[in-house]
Formats: sequence, structure tokens, C-alpha cells
Amino acid sequence: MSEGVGAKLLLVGCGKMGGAMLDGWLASGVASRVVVIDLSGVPQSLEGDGRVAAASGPDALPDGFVPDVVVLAVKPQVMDGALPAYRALVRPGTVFLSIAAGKTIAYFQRVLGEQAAVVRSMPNTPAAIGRGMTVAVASPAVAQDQVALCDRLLHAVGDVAWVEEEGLLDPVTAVSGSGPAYVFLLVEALARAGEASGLSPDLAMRLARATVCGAGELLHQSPAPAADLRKAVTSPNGTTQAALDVLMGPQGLQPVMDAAVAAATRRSRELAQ
Ligand SMILES: NC(=O)C1=CN([C@@H]2O[C@H](COP(=O)(O)OP(=O)(O)OC[C@H]3O[C@@H](n4cnc5c(N)ncnc54)[C@H](OP(=O)(O)O)[C@@H]3O)[C@@H](O)[C@H]2O)C=CC1
Ligand SMILES: O=C(O)[C@@H]1CCC=N1
Repeated sequence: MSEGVGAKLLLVGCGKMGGAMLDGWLASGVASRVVVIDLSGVPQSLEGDGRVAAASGPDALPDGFVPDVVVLAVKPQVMDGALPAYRALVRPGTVFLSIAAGKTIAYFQRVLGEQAAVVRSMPNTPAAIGRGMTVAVASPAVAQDQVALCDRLLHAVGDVAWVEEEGLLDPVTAVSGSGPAYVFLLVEALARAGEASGLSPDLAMRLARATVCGAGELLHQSPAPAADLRKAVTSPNGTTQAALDVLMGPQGLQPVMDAAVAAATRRSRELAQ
């Protein structure tokens, strides 16, 4: 496949994450043809799109369809049952791009064969609006043009970082893969605290949501470090300082975040089994 020509993708699992990425690939033109294997078939929103077709399994692909990329986007717990059937698709011109938490390159090579070209990646749900963050690592069997193709696919839904050390994918999953959930929880917690201080539920949620969205966009648009943006809100001996004395104290956010990220990192390692 030469650069500038859309890729042929086989998407295995078209749920929350796979579906969000598919939208980005079609919108950007980085994919010209996508066959979807999912228990629910092609998402309703894509029915009638001539670039997208459904298949019931890897042995029922449309005639002549040879994927450049097989995107593995099923739950890690489903992977063991699903993956062996894809062994037949292993060939030098096809790269397997996994987004599954925990599942290692060694795991894919054990099931698919040593010669399988595998990229392991960890995206996040802001990919649905083109603002994802993905970290990826390539196995030695992946050719340079396949790295470039995966890079184009991942860039179509946001920012991308490549790492050499696969072990980093576990803490990456804990920080950016799961991270959007921590931010949404912050909105919920801030709204509940507002309610506890006397605001109506509707107003508390409106304020919490707008504050996280606005602060996120300010962070996005500003070159300033997060700590500087925080300091810009914090008047000496003012209200923010009173709150930060709690949030930055010994029982504050940092030990809780350390424990949360450590728990998610451990879980990512467990999912490798
Ligand atoms: N959600 C997230 O924030 C992120 C998820 N990931 C990873 O993405 C992967 C998918 O997660 P997510 O999108 O959240 O999960 P979903 O459950 O939303 O998507 C998985 C999809 O796979 C389908 N499916 C189940 N079995 C098979 C099969 N044998 N063949 C083909 N499709 C099948 C499911 O159908 P049905 O629903 O009918 O069972 C579902 O549509 C996971 O491995 C996860 O670790 C990575 C980063 C972030
Ligand atoms: O919760 C999970 O396991 C997946 C991986 C990262 C985000 N969601």
C-alpha cells in the first residue's frame, strides 16, 4: 500500500473504542475500505457507506479482500476465544494492530505465530472527537511502512507517541487509557460537593461540567505548564488556596491518584495472562 492511498482494514470488534476509531479513519480518508467483524455487524450510522462491509468471521471476508491492517478491538477477556481464527490472515503484508488492554506482543505471537507483525497500542475515548492520545509499540516483525501506516491511522484520531519498551504500556493504560474516566469522575465529585454546599443538582452539574471543559480547553490551548495555570487561579490566602491546602495535603489528591494508577497498572499486567 503506498502512502496517500487509503488502507484496507479489518476491524475486529466495533464497540465504544473500535467504533470511535473507525469514524475517525473514515472521516480522514486514511481507510478506503473497512470490513467489520462484530456480533452487532456494522454500526447503524455507517449503513449505506460503500466503504464499509460486515463479515461474520475471518473465514467469510469479501472475495479478494486482503487487509493491510487487522485491528483487534475486542475486550481482552474475549481475545483468547477470538484470536486463533485470525492465524490464517498472517502474512508479511498484513500488520495486526491491537488496542486491547494488557495483551502483550508475546501473547499475540504465541497465538498468531512468531512471524506475525504486531503493533500493540493504547488509545483513549477522546479519539471519538479526534482528541485521543495513543501510545504504541511495534514488534520487530513490523516493517517501517507498516509502522508509518499504523501511525497515520492513530494520528487520524488524535496524538500519538511511540515507545520502545513494551512494559510502559501498562502505566500508559493506567494514565491515558483509563484517564478520561478519572476526569469524568472529577466532574461527578465536584458536582456532588457543590450540592453538599447548597447548590441545586442541576446548577452543580452545570458548573462542574463547564469548569472541567473550560479548564481542559485552556490547558489545550495554552503553552503554560498545568502548575502555572493552577497558580493563576490561586490568589494568596484566597478561596482556591483554602481548597488546595486540602487537595495538596498529605490526605489529598496525590496519594489517591498514586494508588489509583498503581491499581490500574497492576490490572493491566494481570490482563496479559
Ligand atoms: N473503552 C475504552 O476507554 C478503551 C478500551 N480499550 C480497549 O479496547 C477494546 C474494546 O473495548 P471497548 O470498545 O470499550 O469494548 P466494547 O465492548 O464496547 O467493544 C467490543 C466489541 O467487540 C464485540 N465482540 C465481542 N466478541 C467478538 C468477537 N468474537 N469478534 C468480534 N467482535 C466481538 C462486542 O460485541 P458485543 O457488545 O455484542 O459483545 C463489542 O461490540 C478492549 O480490549 C479495551 O481494553 C482501549 C483503550 C480505551
Ligand atoms: O478499562 C479498561 O480496561 C479499558 C482500557 C483502558 C480504558 N478502558
